[in-house]
Amino acid sequence: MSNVVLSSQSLGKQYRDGKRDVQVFEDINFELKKGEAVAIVGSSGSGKTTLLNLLAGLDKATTGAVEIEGQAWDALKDAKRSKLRNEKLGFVYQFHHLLPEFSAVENVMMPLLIAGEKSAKAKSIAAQLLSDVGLSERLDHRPAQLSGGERQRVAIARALAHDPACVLMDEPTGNLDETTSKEIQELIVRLKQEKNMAFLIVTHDEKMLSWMDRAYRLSSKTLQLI
Ligand SMILES: Nc1ncnc2c1ncn2[C@@H]1O[C@H](COP(=O)(O)OP(=O)(O)OP(=O)(O)O)[C@@H](O)[C@H]1O
Repeated sequence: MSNVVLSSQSLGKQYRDGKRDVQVFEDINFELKKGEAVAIVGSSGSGKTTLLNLLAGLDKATTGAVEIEGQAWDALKDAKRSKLRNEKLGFVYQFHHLLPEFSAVENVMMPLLIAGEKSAKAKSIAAQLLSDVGLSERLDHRPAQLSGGERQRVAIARALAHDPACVLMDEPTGNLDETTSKEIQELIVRLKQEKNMAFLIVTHDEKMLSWMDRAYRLSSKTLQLI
């Protein structure tokens, strides 16, 4: 079986902006393998979010295709695409969309309960993950009772709960201090090694680039290895 989790072939995206077509990028060939952590950097507006959305099958490419574990997003019907995305991918966004009326541990349990896991098992997985991100003392706090960095760590734990093949992260350490960023780094490195999980991380954090397997810059409509 191939080790490739995500790949794109000649991927291009154009937006229609009024009467004008805006080409965000063209001909992007990309591969992410099991156990790899790869960074994407690029200036504001270079297309990083657009690229993440295409790779996650959340948006349609203008040209080319994206495959997840060898399966083209385009070839799937909506329901199958959602199912595959829920099973295989985890997401961490800048705005983490935690459910405000639920506690930290309940937020992390949610994807597991939706996937049919029993409540006690889901709770024990969620509590372990929250402890891994340094939040063992915050299990019963609601998002409003947590700092920005703590909320971000809950979002990271939630993205990992269902054991995804690949985690897509948009500025995951954006509002974390150095100690917490280091903890997140150690967690990612451990999950790469122990579970062969793959990570694709959009970041401005130079420190992150130093321990990633590869880094690319999205610039002049192409993806360049740096
Ligand atoms: N739905 C849309 N319709 C038209 N143009 C769009 C649309 N979404 C994004 N764009 C344009 O495509 C380009 C890439 O946007 P994108 O959000 O992917 O950039 P980014 O690198 O993620 O930026 P940032 O770092 O500021 O979040 C920008 O010029 C943006 O204005």
